[in-house]
Amino acid sequence: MRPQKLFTLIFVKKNKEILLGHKTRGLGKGLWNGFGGKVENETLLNCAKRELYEECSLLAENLNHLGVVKYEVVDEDVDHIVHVFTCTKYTGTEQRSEEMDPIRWFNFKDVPYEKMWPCAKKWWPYMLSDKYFSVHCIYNDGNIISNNVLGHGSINHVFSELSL
Ligand SMILES: Nc1[nH]c(=O)nc2c1ncn2[C@H]1C[C@H](O)[C@@H](COP(=O)(O)OP(=O)(O)OP(=O)(O)O)O1
Repeated sequence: MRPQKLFTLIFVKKNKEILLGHKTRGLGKGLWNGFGGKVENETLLNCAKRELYEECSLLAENLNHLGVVKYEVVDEDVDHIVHVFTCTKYTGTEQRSEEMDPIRWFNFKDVPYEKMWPCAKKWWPYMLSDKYFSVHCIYNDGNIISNNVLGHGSINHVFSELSL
């Protein structure tokens, strides 16, 4: 198996709106995305909670593990495995951070796909409608050369599909 780097990515939802942040640095700089980051010496859930709090000051009270996106870049030897969660219960008031500035709520109908990672458009419909999914996306020079998105009946099917 190729070496893998683990990430979490969290989407907060409220009344058909989704909270996104404009990334100020690092991977995805200048794009709108959910909150998240690298898994350190911790569980996936703890990473998701920590990153959500660090990046927008919300404390998750529920986290639903909906899917996994596997990103492979031609000529790079490490794959990115991004575990996607949604959160519908939380405490606190959302606030911008050094890494996510500004942050704002978008109606599901007004998601700014043209200012997001190119493959988001393919799997967001699953995430927005709370369906389990797996994605294997291969990039070359910033362009998608293969993007396989599948819907599943449970999170276990997601893991077996991506051989995780
Ligand atoms: N190709 C990709 N498409 C996508 O939609 N999200 C991606 C992605 N590759 C990584 N991500 C997500 C995972 C994670 O939520 C975020 C990247 O996290 P970062 O690299 O910013 O991690 P950290 O917040 O740990 O970084 P630092 O705090 O700068 O060390 O983008």
